[in-house]
Amino acid sequence: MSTLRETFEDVVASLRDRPDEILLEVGAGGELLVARLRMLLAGLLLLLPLVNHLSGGSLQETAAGLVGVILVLLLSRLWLGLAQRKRRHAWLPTVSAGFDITMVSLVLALLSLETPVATLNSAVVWCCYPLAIFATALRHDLRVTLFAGLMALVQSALLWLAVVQMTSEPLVSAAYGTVSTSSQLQRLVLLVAVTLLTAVVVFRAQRLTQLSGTDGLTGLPNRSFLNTRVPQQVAEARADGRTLSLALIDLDHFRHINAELGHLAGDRALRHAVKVLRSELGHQDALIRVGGEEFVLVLRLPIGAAWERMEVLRRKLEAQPFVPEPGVEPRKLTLSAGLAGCPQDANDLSGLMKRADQRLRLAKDNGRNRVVAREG
Ligand SMILES: Nc1nc2c(ncn2[C@@H]2O[C@H](COP(=O)(O)OP(=O)(O)OP(=O)(O)O)[C@@H](O)[C@H]2O)c(=O)[nH]1
Repeated sequence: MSTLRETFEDVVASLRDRPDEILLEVGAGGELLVARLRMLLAGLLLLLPLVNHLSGGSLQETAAGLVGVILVLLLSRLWLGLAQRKRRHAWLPTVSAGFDITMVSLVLALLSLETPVATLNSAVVWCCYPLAIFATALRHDLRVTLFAGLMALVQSALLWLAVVQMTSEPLVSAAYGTVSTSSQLQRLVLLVAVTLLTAVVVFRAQRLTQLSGTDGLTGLPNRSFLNTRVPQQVAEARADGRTLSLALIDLDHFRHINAELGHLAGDRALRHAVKVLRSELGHQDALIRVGGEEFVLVLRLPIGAAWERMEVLRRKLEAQPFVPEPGVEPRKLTLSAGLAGCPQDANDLSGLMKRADQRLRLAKDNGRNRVVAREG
């Protein structure tokens, strides 16, 4: 259970840092879902001009409604196309959430053509604000939720101000009731409450997503990351004609560490090894813990350059022994690794893993503490 201070620090980190690969992946799926729902709703809106026409509405009104709905449909199609693209646009969730809120404000503003009271007192259209804010939860990004909430607040306050400024007669209507300051303030408070509630849901979902894709001992991405994200990285590299290498890394004789120093010291030794490896890796290089003392490293490099990089890591680990406790003699840790390259060795994750595993076996059989990138 985390303390209030830790939770606060986590929230600040969520607002400050770019979501990690796992969250971006989940968020991109959520964006696609929202884009599909938006298309469906925009399709249903087509019924409104039809109903207006059948119930005896003027041709002018029906035509104006039809033009508006077709515009929304076209824009929704554009968002869907962008959400379906393989290459993610970092701005898409924020801009599309802003679009949803602005569409609600636009419809509320259009209602003033009927009566200005409708702009401020319509319950059905106004409820689309909370719905659009709730929908941001699917994007898994706290900043998008807060942005959407803030936009809804500012736009509805501006609409209130505009209607009050532009209307001279009392704001009363038989269909929509009376506009009062307290009811308008209550709506603003409700928007704040919905935004905060959604932000809490997003924060919890972010934590759970991170936990499910993260190894608790080392903080590295885990096997579920390997199975969900890496195939996509391989596919993207192939589509772009880029080379990519995968290294399967295994710490040598780790059983002896556990046997001689105990399991807890073994855990610390694992964390030490990860710290040393990570200190040499860049933001783009994904180091993944796939098993006990087994790791996968995905490098956006051709296999020759990846071998050189792995050699640097191997020597660095060898040069920085693990100190079990102050005063206890340091223990040298070494690693063996097998490398496989895309496209020459395989074109998918399982092929690359298979080939890297064969080469890792060679590295072990040939005396350990080495990196093997080809047979013979
Ligand atoms: N302390 C600790 N030990 C672990 C953890 N996961 C796996 N291990 C240990 O890592 C050891 C792996 O042993 P093996 O795969 O048999 O091989 P090895 O002793 O490393 O020898 P080679 O791989 O052949 O060089 C086992 O003793 C596991 O108990 C962990 O999370 N913490």
